[in-house]
Amino acid sequence: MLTIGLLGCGNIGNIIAKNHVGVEIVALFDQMPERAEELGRLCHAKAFGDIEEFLSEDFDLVVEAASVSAAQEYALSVLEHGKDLVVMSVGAFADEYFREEVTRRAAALGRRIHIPSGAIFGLDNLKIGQISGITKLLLRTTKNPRSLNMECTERMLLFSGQANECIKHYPKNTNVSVALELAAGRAVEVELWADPDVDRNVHEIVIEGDFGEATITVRNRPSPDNPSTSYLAALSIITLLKNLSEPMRIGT
Ligand SMILES: NC(=O)C1=CN([C@@H]2O[C@H](COP(=O)(O)OP(=O)(O)OC[C@H]3O[C@@H](n4cnc5c(N)ncnc54)[C@H](O)[C@@H]3O)[C@@H](O)[C@H]2O)C=CC1
Ligand SMILES: O=C([O-])CC(=O)C(=O)O
Repeated sequence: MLTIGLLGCGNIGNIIAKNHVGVEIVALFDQMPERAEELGRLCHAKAFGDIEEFLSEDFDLVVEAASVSAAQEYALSVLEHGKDLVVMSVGAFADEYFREEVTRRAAALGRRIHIPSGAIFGLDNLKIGQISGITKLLLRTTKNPRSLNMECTERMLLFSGQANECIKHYPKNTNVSVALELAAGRAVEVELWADPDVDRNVHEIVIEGDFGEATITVRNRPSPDNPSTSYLAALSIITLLKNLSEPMRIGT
């Protein structure tokens, strides 16, 4: 069975630990050691307070569910320790230089980096953008101000521009924009809205290209323990882990 180490024992880390299928969690690390220890008691895995010791433990794959800055800080080290990597905080790869460096190291070391679909649907066929023209790619994200850690009394536009800028300002809320960018191989226009009248994390994706047109609207339930993060994101990573050891691959 695939063995994993969880880097980040917050909302997603806890959901993975309680619901994982087809993998064994053996090691845990969090910048707040008490979180790793608490989760360790729950899933009978070893909690580490030191990243070097965590990465030196014997397991196959690191699942990052921490933060964009954690993914940037630890990705190369994970690969150097001979482990594959699942990155939830995909906004880390908005930095092109960093993305290329990590990809180059992974190729040289024979390691793989997996990016889950996270809080959206549609990443699979959006990858056709790498071989065929996509003329428009827009993400319109709307969340309750609570999910954005702010207050407002009416719908307001917080950001309009490119994904690689948006993620710098909203690293806890717009990782999906960078996932879209990586899948399509082109820039994504992003609008981020706060709306006190919505109780979902809503992602509207508009795609136009040689294939035709598609519009996808995902109305996600926020996770109970972290309203910034949609519950779908945690389900997506659990599914990715389950699929890793299955012989048949479904979806592009
Ligand atoms: N790709 C996608 O579609 C989505 C990605 N995300 C991202 O997934 C990540 C995890 O989300 P949640 O579990 O809801 O967040 P959370 O805030 O509930 O948990 C994150 C945990 O990671 C720990 N952490 C943060 N920085 C760290 C560091 N440098 N070193 C060690 N531990 C660190 C925190 O102490 C916390 O326990 C976030 O970056 C979030 O933005 C969330 C939703 C969708
Ligand atoms: O969970 C969501 O709805 C999206 C999210 O926070 C992100 O992309 O960072």
